[in-house]
Amino acid sequence: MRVDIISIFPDYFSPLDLSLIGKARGTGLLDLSVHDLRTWTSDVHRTVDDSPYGGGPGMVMRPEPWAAAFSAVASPSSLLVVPSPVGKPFTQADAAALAAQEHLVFACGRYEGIDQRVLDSAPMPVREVSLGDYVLFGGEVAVIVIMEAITRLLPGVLGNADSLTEESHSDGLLEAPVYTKPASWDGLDVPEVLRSGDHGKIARWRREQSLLRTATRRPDLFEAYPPEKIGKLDRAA
Ligand SMILES: CC(C)N1CCN(Cc2ccc(Cn3ccc4ccc(-c5n[nH]c(N)c5C#N)cc43)cc2)CC1
Repeated sequence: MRVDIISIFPDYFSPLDLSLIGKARGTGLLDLSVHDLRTWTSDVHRTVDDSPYGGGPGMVMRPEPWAAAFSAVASPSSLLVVPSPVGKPFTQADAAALAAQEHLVFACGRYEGIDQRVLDSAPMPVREVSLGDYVLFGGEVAVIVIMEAITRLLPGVLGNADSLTEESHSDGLLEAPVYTKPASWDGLDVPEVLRSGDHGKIARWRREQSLLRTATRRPDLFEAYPPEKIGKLDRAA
């Protein structure tokens, strides 16, 4: 997968040199480039913003540098992803869809946002996404989060692909609690069933915990979960 990130704060992305994303870049699973938007400015002050038409607080990002940046990085298989407070809520399903793309271009806005004509005239399909109902300073942190969610799904990045099948949001439910040694700690014991060695019993316990957690913490997910899947898997497990 090829990814180009465009930002006025390219140093924000040094975390993407670390851990499993850094390893994916090193092994060629992920071809990631970060670009400074000011590369595509033409004035001595390298201006990227100006005051908003119609008045209002703050500044808006000018269209010219973005258009020049897109021309430099876009290809026929590119998809433009723009984090925004008014974007579609980003979900695990969106992460899976983006992980299947050949080339992603991320536009990191700042100030009060990017001139709308940049999105309207982009030379590639556009996906405006939001991380959640709170307001950030810009798109950079959102891109780091989205890049983690995508990279985990790339074949070969996670040593144990099984991790992806039972984790939260992969099957529409929150995952069950996890435990490790010691068996007793701080006066608390690991649930006996997890130490029983009975894999059918363990699967049923985890399923029940997953349903209970989802029903109590995320009623929205629980309501959307197909009732027939609850009954069938309980019997199967
Ligand atoms: C009512 C109310 C929902 N409105 C909100 C937006 N307010 C204006 C306003 C204020 C600040 C910024 C800063 N900013 C610049 C580019 C940019 C990209 C993403 C995000 C961002 N924020 N939150 C997310 N989940 C995001 C994502 N993904 C924020 C960004 C941009 C825009 C106006 C009030």
